[in-house]
Amino acid sequence: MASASSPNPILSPPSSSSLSSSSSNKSSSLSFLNSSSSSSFSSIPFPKLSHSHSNSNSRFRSQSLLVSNVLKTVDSPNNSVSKARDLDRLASSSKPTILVSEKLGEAGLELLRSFGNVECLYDLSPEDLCSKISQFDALIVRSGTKVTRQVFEAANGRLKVVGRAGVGIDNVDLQAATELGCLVVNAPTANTIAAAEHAIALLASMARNVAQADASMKSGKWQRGKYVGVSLVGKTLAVMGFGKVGSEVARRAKGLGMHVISHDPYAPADRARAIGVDLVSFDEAITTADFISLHMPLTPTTSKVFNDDSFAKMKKGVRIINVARGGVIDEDALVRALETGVVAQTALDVFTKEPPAPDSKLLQLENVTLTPHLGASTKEAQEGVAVEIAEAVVGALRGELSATAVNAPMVPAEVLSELAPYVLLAEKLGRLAVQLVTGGKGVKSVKVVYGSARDPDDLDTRLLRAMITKGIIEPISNSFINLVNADFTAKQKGLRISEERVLVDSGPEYPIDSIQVQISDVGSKFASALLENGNICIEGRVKYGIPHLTRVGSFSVDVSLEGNLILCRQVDQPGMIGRVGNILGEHNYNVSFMSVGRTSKRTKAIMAIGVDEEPDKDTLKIIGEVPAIEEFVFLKL
Ligand SMILES: NC(=O)c1ccc[n+]([C@@H]2O[C@H](COP(=O)([O-])OP(=O)(O)OC[C@H]3O[C@@H](n4cnc5c(N)ncnc54)[C@H](O)[C@@H]3O)[C@@H](O)[C@H]2O)c1
Ligand SMILES: O=C(O)[C@H](O)COP(=O)(O)O
Repeated sequence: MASASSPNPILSPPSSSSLSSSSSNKSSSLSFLNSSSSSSFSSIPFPKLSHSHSNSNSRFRSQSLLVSNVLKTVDSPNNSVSKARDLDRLASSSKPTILVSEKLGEAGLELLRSFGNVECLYDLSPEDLCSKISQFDALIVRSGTKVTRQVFEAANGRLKVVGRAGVGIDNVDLQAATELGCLVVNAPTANTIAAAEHAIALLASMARNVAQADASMKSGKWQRGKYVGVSLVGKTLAVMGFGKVGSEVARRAKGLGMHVISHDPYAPADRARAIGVDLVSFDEAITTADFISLHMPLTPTTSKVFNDDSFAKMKKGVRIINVARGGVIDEDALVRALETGVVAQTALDVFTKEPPAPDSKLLQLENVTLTPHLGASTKEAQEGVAVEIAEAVVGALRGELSATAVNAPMVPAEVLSELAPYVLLAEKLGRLAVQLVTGGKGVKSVKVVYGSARDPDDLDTRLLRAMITKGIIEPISNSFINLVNADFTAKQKGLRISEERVLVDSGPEYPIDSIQVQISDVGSKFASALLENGNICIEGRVKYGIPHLTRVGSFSVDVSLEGNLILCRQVDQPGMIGRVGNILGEHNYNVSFMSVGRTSKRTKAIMAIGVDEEPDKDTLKIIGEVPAIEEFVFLKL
């Protein structure tokens, strides 16, 4: 019996793909797909600093349009500026104002100063930050500043962008930022090596008791017997989170002769294999490792994922390094595991509360090595991060797309309003298509075909492509995907999206007639969704403002995309709709719509059935046992 409640992960390796377009007799490629303006990650307009203030500021005033939650437009900067009441020395200038609340590298500050008025105010209390924030268009922080909902609210509509000079954005209330129309950008690459090197430094110094022996000698002792360490060579290191930092840690640990395994539900297996690392389950990683190094983000799913239960499964005497986020460990449970010897030693750079409370047990135990969140603190990383974030913030203030935006997209208002009805359709088609995929290969190649009467030059599909990407990737990752980061994320996941425009006679007043999503080189858990060329194919249209599914493989259907969907392929014969409808009704599931599509009479047909709730396994099993039903799949919308 087919079921699609958890779609397959995208397992393809990062590739240097640029989004390509293919053409057929009937279709013509969108011209912008081949131009340098918008078709691929490398062509996302990346902020370029202008040293002409008058130029940049007039662009700043005229171009920026922040869009919250993809569709909700917010005040233009002009309106926001006029609303800000507390205009001081900075705000009286026409230049954008930028508050830097933590130490930032000089090169980044210079870039910022070439564009706006920059104020560096370090160590602001939360209250001071709230009282000042409405005077600024941008705020740049590191991990020490909590950018809470109160801060966004106190900004009174003025704050347009928060730049996080680093990776982790767990100190920024993204939901509040998005709701209040404030873009958040980060600097995800410049401190990767610094963090990886710090993890290796902690790994080696912990294994050899460097910090403890140093403290002992400085207190006048010579304790050679007490500080006998353990060797790294031949030991198993589990890298939890095989992203940028994790993979660099793995690479370095291999160089130290360690056997490296990794757990990361979203990492491409071949990228891991390429550096000699096996991707394993969470349990296998923690039960077999001698050393465990943490490199996952802090999210609701990773919060306290290292707890009493997980420590109980670990090898007695395991050693743990955390350079990710304190919150992924239940610190009380860690103290218990250290005290009982389950965890022999730990080395921590990050803490649930920073700095930790003075009476924290972690500060007292000798088998704990501590550093005060120094992972990113090298001269090189800080200069790099400062430039990376300055470029992103300036670009955002100019209204340009940023590859490192983490919440809201920026799109021209006219494009947004015209495409709004198709945005939901695009996301749902992506979400449906990925649920039809089966097998271990993962999704690498997606083709989107837009039926449109428009000239390709008049069709801006970036938003739709982003929403299709979001639909495909978000169900299988914890990435937050939007217009700005969709191409970036797709590229990171090794997903190539090509686009095609097929000319249709629908009238140029409508930008889009239909959207078709095809996934190639994968198996399908619903064979009828496959075209002759082996691609999974679904197509949708907007009808009276509502997204509809209008094609599955080569079968025409017509169902509104609301609630959940059951697709059945059956022998075309009377009574099938009633039969399945009855089964659902008997089990108290409400059918919202049904549609049957067939290629020819009395052969094969597809039935699409909308249901409000997800039917339980037994009900689905009974449907699957109806003799005329040859295959079926349940899809969540
Ligand atoms: N201590 C420091 O100064 C410092 C410096 C840089 C980064 N960091 C932190 O390190 C972490 C990793 O940074 P990065 O740049 O490598 O980020 P990244 O996004 O490149 O990698 C994170 C990886 O974690 C994986 N992941 C997500 N959920 C997971 C789960 N439940 N189990 C296992 N893996 C999971 C993701 O798939 C991804 O591959 C972040 O929390 C970041 O804030 C700390
Ligand atoms: O997530 C990060 O980038 C690191 O934790 C670095 O934080 P920092 O900028 O406060 O050093």
